[in-house]
Amino acid sequence: MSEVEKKLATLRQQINDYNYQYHVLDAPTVPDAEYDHVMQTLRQLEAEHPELVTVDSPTQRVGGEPLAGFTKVEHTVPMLSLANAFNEQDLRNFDRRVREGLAVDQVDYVCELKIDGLAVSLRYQDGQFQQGATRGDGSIGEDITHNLRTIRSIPLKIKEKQTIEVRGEAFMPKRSFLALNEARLEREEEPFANPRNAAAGSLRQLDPKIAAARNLDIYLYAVGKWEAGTLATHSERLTYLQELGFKINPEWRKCQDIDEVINYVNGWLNHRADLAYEIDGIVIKIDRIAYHDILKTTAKSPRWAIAFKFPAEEAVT
Ligand SMILES: NC(=O)c1cnc(N)c2cc(Br)sc12
Repeated sequence: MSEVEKKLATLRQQINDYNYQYHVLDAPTVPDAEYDHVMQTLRQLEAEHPELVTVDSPTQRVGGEPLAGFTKVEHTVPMLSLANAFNEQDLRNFDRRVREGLAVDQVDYVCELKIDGLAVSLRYQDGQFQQGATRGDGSIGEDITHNLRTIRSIPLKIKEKQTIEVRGEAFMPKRSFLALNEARLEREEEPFANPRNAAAGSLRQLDPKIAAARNLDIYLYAVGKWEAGTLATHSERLTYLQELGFKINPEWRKCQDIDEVINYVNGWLNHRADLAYEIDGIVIKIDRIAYHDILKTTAKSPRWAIAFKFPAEEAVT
């Protein structure tokens, strides 16, 4: 490796580390001026050696020309939708069906905030971000790699050379939504109705420069296709995704029975306003993966998970 290639690799790693600390851990270690200086140094050195620019360089997050259209992507592992629960009795009925179906008395659940955004799937090949797609109809989505690359909490390279597909929710934080609508109103443009529509509208743009300017973010919460997958529980998978460098929502909790689940749900019902992003409920999953394989799915949703839906929140203004 030449001295220039070593210098480029060092600068890229430095920017990737800064991005991870700022956008994934929400814990920047250097002032913005230092980040800008290193990024400018990297751009300058790549401009002097264009033949050494790599697709995973942080300077390549925002692509060049707008796409002519979207290509279709098949989800080899379908992206399922969730059955809904609207009250405590629905949750107790779900728990009873689960324990009867498994012929067990006790089941560990994992509760997670249901992020109100756009479900996406990210595919990594040997640790490199290859392709990202919308959920679409669950089997066929649209390739939006060019827009997902602009989200700085999505790593272009993960910490192991894994070939793995991960699923999550891309979203627009409330603060970014308010600023975007203020700017749109000033330009006499139609404001977005809610952060979810704003995120979806941003990710469906053909020009990546538009998505890059929308301050989108993401939380990952599931694994799709993963040949080497061996972890026995969903909670272990969340921890592993975090170790790979993915952004995991920190509010997830393991619950040992439906009473604990109901307490968690009621706790968040009245604290949504405290969050920097919108949620529309709580997702409850059986923790043990072997139980997922026993209960399987109905035509469109898993029997081993359910979404508790919150009443519609008053608009973010
Ligand atoms: N943590 C999760 O599983 C989760 C969070 N937020 C969401 N909007 C969804 C949707 C499905 Br389907 S799962 C899920």
